[in-house]
Amino acid sequence: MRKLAVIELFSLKRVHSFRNIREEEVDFMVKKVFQSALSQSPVDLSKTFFSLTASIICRVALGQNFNESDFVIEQERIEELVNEALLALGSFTCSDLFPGGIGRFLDWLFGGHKKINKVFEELDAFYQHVIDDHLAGKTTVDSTADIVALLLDLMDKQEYKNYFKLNIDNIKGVLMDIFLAGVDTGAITMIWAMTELARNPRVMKKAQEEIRNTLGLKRDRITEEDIDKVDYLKLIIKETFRLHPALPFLLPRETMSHVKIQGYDIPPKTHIQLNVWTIGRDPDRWTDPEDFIPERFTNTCVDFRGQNFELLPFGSGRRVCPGMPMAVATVELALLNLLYFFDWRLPEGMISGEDIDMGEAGNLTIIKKLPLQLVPVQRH
Ligand code: HEM
Repeated sequence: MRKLAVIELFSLKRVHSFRNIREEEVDFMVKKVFQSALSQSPVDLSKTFFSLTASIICRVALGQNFNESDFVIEQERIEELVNEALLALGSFTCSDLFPGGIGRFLDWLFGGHKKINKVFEELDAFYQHVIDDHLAGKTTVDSTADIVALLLDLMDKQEYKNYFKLNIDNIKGVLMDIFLAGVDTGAITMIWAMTELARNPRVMKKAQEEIRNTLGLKRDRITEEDIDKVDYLKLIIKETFRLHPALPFLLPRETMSHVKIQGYDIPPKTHIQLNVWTIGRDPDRWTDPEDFIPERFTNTCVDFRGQNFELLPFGSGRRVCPGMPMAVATVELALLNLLYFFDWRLPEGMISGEDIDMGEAGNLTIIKKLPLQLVPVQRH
């Protein structure tokens, strides 16, 4: 199933085919920020970025456009459900701690699974509704227009003798993965990037100067073609991934056989958590690890694609994030637009970037605890 998803859903060709969606949604975000700039009011960038990623994923995966159609479910409810599901997945139930009868009994007593089931039932009903709409021909006619259409088409055309038979439950499973893995993570990365820029005016200024000098001041639209023209922004994104990996423990692994690491014996079937948050701040690997210094990546080939073990925001190996190209394209385009069109001021009551709260919250994904509020000022 993963192989099929990587080839059919996350290939570079497919990511490129969704470029228009990313550009339209980022344009829409810029328009909304312009309105706040006119009234000089702060923008809740945490909310802005969640709406952006949720809208993109809904269009790419389901073919549903929040801005056009009557949607079966409110956009905010989708964001809430994704957050609730991630919290539920990241928290331990009694059965995790005491596998077997006692754990199950305690979960029954305290309703441990009830809450989790409720969230997943609501998401399941939502996916079913979208699939039914596709089957009834209400949503899209083009089999490559969105991921549900694509998977239904694959299901339709599969040969009887195929070893792996795709069914509706598999499609819902893929949608669940895409929603839970794709909405939060991109938003979290952009929130931390803007937070670090607001705390580091030197870096913000340098990025804006490079972007504006390179692209000129007359543009009324910035597209994905512009991304490769600006190098410093890419360093900023790498530095954000180092300090703020959205999934600090990646996905859990289990050893398949006995292994010995640095003298420690690890038996088979041991649950393994890899702390990439700590690796990114390890003073043995990084100079001034707590400081936000994008220039540290200037003359190194250290990258975040899973080959350099000191920087693993997308994981590595067989389970490496398949959505990486899609995620990076979205993050780069959104930040590029916000830095090109606007200067950013701290809201009233804050004197310097040091006043921004850096508290973190969450378990599976780590988000900025307090929403990031900044005042956009239209560039002259
Ligand atoms: C900046 C944004 C993103 C970050 C930082 C991120 C990070 C990750 C990480 C760390 C993993 C686990 C890898 C491992 O344990 O080795 C993962 C898995 C996954 N990601 Fe992403 N991700 C992002 C965006 C996306 C997007 C946009 C999508 C889909 C459109 C996506 C789809 C997935 C899926 C389906 C998995 C599960 C793969 C599996 O179970 O084998 N991700 N992601």
